[in-house]
Amino acid sequence: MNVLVTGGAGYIGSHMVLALLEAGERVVVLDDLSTGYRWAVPPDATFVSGDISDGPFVERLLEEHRIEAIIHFAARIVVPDSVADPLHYYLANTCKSRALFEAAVHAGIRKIVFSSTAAVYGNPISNPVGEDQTPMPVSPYGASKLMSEWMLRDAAAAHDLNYVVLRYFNVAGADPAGRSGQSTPNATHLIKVAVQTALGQRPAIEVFGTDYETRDGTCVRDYIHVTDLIGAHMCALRHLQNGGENAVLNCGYGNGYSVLEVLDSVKRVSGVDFTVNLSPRRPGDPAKIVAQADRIRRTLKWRPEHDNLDLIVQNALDWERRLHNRVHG
Ligand SMILES: NC(=O)c1ccc[n+]([C@@H]2O[C@H](COP(=O)([O-])OP(=O)(O)OC[C@H]3O[C@@H](n4cnc5c(N)ncnc54)[C@H](O)[C@@H]3O)[C@@H](O)[C@H]2O)c1
Ligand SMILES: O=c1ccn([C@@H]2O[C@H](COP(=O)(O)OP(=O)(O)O[C@H]3O[C@H](CO)[C@H](O)[C@H](O)[C@H]3O)[C@@H](O)[C@H]2O)c(=O)[nH]1
Repeated sequence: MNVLVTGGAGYIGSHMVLALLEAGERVVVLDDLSTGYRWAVPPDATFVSGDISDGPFVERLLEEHRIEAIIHFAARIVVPDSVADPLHYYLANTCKSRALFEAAVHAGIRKIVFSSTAAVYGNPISNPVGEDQTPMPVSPYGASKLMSEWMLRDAAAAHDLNYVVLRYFNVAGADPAGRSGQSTPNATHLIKVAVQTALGQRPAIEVFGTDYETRDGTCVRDYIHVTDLIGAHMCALRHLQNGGENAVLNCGYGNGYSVLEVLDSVKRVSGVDFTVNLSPRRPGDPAKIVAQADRIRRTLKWRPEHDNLDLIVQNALDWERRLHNRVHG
C-alpha cells in the first residue's frame, strides 16, 4: 500500500514509518518539522516538507504518490500550552485537520487512521474509562482533538471514507532496537523529563500536584509503550484494508501508575537517586485516567507485548543516552 504519514518526523510518527517499511509498504512522510526531525525519517521513506493545511499542495501529493491510506499524527501536543494559547491549538489541530480531511476527500482517499487522545475524556466519571463514556475534555488540546474526531466521523458518513480513531493514553518508551525515540529537548512528558533528570541533563524534576484524590496524591496515568501503540496502528490499517467498520478505540493497557510510582521506576532502572521537588498542580491535568482496554483487543485482535513500566523506562533511558551522544558526540 502507499501510505501517507503526517507528522512522520515526530516521536510516534517516526516509529510508524519504521514499522510500515518493515511491513513492505511504501511510505510518504508529510511534516513541517515544527517539532519533528528530518533525520528521524529513514531514507527508504519519501520525505516531503510542508503543512497539512495547504490543501492544493496536499491534494497533489496524494495524487502523485497514489496514496491509499493516511495515518494522521501531525499536531501540537502539549496540554499546558493549549491552556495558555487555546486558539493556536484549535488552529493547529482542528482547522488544519479539517483542511487535510478535505484534501483527502477530494483525492478519493478511503482509509484514515487518526491519532486522538485520552485527553478527550477530561476527568472521567469512572475509571477505567470506556469509549462510550461521554467525552468531556478539560483542556483545549483534548477539545481540539475531539472536534477532529467528529469531523472525521461526519465526513466518513457523507463520503466513501472509513476511519479508525485511536485514543492514545500516555505514550512513552522508545524503539527497543534504538532506531527512534522521543527527541524533543524541551519535552514535557513525565518519563522523558524523568530520564533526562536521571542522566543529569536537568537538575531536578517537579511533581505537579500532591493533593489529588489518588492513592498517593499524585496523578495516575496509563503508560503505553510506543512499540505496542504502533502495533495497534498496523492492526488498524489491516482492519481498514479488510473492509472493517469505522471504530473509535482506546490505546492503553488498563494499568494506572502514579507520578511517584513512575519516578520510583526511573530511579530503580537508572540506579540514580535524583532530586524530586513537590510542586503545585499543573493546569489542565485530570487526576486519574486509565483505559478500559478490551475493545481494541476484540476489534483489531491487538496483542501488546511491552506492558511493563520498567521496560518502558529502560527503553526511554537507552534512547536518551543515544540522543545525548548524537548531539554531544
Ligand atoms: N505523545 C503522547 O503521549 C500522545 C498521547 C496522545 C496522543 N498523541 C498524539 O500523537 C500524535 C503524535 O504525537 P507525538 O508525540 O509524536 O508528537 P511530535 O510533536 O513528536 O510529532 C508531531 C509531528 O507533526 C509535525 N507537524 C505538526 N504540525 C504540522 C503541520 N501543520 N503540518 C505538517 N507537520 C506538522 C511535527 O513537526 C512533528 O514531526 C499527535 O497527534 C498527538 O496529539 C500523543
Ligand atoms: O515534569 C513533570 C511532567 C509531568 N508530570 C505529571 O505527570 C503526569 C503525566 O504528564 P505528561 O505531561 O507526561 O502527560 P499528560 O497526561 O499531561 O498528557 C499526555 O497524554 C495525554 C493523554 O492522556 C495527551 O494525549 C498528551 O498529548 C500527552 O502529553 C501529569 O500528572 C503531570 O502533571 C509531573 O509531575 N512532572
